[in-house]
Amino acid sequence: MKIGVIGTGYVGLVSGTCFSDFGNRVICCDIDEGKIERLKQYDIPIYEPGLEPLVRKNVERGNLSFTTDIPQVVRESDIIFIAVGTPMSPTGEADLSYVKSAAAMIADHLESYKVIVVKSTVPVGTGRMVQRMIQERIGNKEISFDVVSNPEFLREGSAVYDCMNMERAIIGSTGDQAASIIKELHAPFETRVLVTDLESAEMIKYAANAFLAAKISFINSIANLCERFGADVTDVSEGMGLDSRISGKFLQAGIGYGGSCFPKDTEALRHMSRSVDYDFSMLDAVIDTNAAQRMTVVRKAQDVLGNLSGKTIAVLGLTFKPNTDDLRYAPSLDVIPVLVSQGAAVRAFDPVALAEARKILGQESISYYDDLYLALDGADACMILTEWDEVLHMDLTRVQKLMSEPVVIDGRNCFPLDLMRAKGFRYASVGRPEV
Ligand SMILES: NC(=O)c1ccc[n+]([C@@H]2O[C@H](COP(=O)([O-])OP(=O)(O)OC[C@H]3O[C@@H](n4cnc5c(N)ncnc54)[C@H](O)[C@@H]3O)[C@@H](O)[C@H]2O)c1
Ligand SMILES: O=c1ccn([C@@H]2O[C@H](COP(=O)(O)OP(=O)(O)O[C@H]3O[C@H](CO)[C@@H](O)[C@H](O)[C@H]3O)[C@@H](O)[C@H]2O)c(=O)[nH]1
Repeated sequence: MKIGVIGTGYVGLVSGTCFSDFGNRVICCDIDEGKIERLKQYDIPIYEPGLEPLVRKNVERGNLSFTTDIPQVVRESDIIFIAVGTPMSPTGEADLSYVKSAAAMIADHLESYKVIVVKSTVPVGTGRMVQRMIQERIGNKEISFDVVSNPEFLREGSAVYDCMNMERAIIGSTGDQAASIIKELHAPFETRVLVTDLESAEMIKYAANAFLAAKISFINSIANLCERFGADVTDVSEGMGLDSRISGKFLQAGIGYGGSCFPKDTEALRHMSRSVDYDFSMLDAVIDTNAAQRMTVVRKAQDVLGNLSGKTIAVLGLTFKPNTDDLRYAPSLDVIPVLVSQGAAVRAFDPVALAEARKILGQESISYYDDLYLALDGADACMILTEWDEVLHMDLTRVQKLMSEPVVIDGRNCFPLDLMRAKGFRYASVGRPEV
């Protein structure tokens, strides 16, 4: 099959590359010329393990190419993926302007039958809107097309693995012909396929993300209770997870979820609910719990250090999770300004996101380190926000000696309590007794 991909962010680039690896001819396009130039040089604009060799392999095989020529992509493809961003607007609603402009570009260059696949996460009703928009724009021209919703479920940091080993493909369609074309396209992935109507497919994506976010907010609330009752949330999660109906996945307590998806998708779902006068109070609680959870590390630092003014705090990890350079809605972007506003000097360590973090957070009272030990040298406290391998495997004996005060506030529960006790740290983690 010939696939055109509009948008080369995580979803467009990773899914386009994976589909090319199964023998399809894929052309990825973007309005960002700089991004396309970099991709042509195998300079991958995102940090994503395993992606560069897969891109290189498929470009060299002639299965994958990059262009800014969107009309060419529309003309030469049988299937067109819309994989543009749907960022959060100031009201919480998903901003559909990129989806609309992609749909307009497709309509303006449509010459023969195409299946238009919306891979972006879009509010329920968007597929129908895209269909109407394109139909209106092509007017009386005798060209047929179908719109399919095929939401993407990959995670950043394991995106290539998730795409190649997808657990399911959701295909929401208005017609049998388009559904079977997209079903056939997924055959090499040997995955479960669920065919639904357009609206249900769009809802599945939001429901899945909101449910996972709810698991996180739930376990974080249990963690807060564990702290008050002297229980250990890591044991509680494990015990809960032994029930296969619950499953232990997404029950890791910490400083709450961040990233380019959960915060924006829970807000968008809340906006959708309000638009139909439905009071989704459970979702409100998920979102509010997450916002409050971010600040628990600041409170713990105050409990241990007292006034933060004049204290030097080494913050380890800036990205919203390890193995990505994505800072979108990362807890660090909320926590660090609060530490600074309380008079602390922050030393920020991250293995991949320093340049971007510097642009967002600035330099006032913040210095940036790509060496974790330099950041910790002479610090009054260490605050862990991302469980990077560098953090999980740091030499604790060395760290204990380097720090001015051996205080670790751990927002990700990286270390066993016994180990931290034995190494001589004062250790405050999430939902576990203090050491
Ligand atoms: N990031 C993820 O892990 C992930 C996972 C699943 C689903 N999603 C969803 O997929 C969508 C894309 O997410 P992302 O993180 O890949 O987005 P992104 O913002 O990182 O990238 C989108 C790309 O689309 C390009 N673009 C915008 N308008 C265009 C147009 N008219 N023509 C060509 N290119 C255009 C932009 O220049 C940008 O490079 C979103 O709806 C998101 O919610 C993201
Ligand atoms: O037990 C857990 C699991 C995750 N998180 C946090 O939750 C956030 C999101 O993590 P993850 O889901 O691994 O990353 P994303 O790349 O944001 O992927 C989510 O969002 C994507 C975009 O919609 C979906 O495609 C994926 O299926 C969905 O997992 C991160 O801040 C994690 O630290 C926790 O706090 N506890």
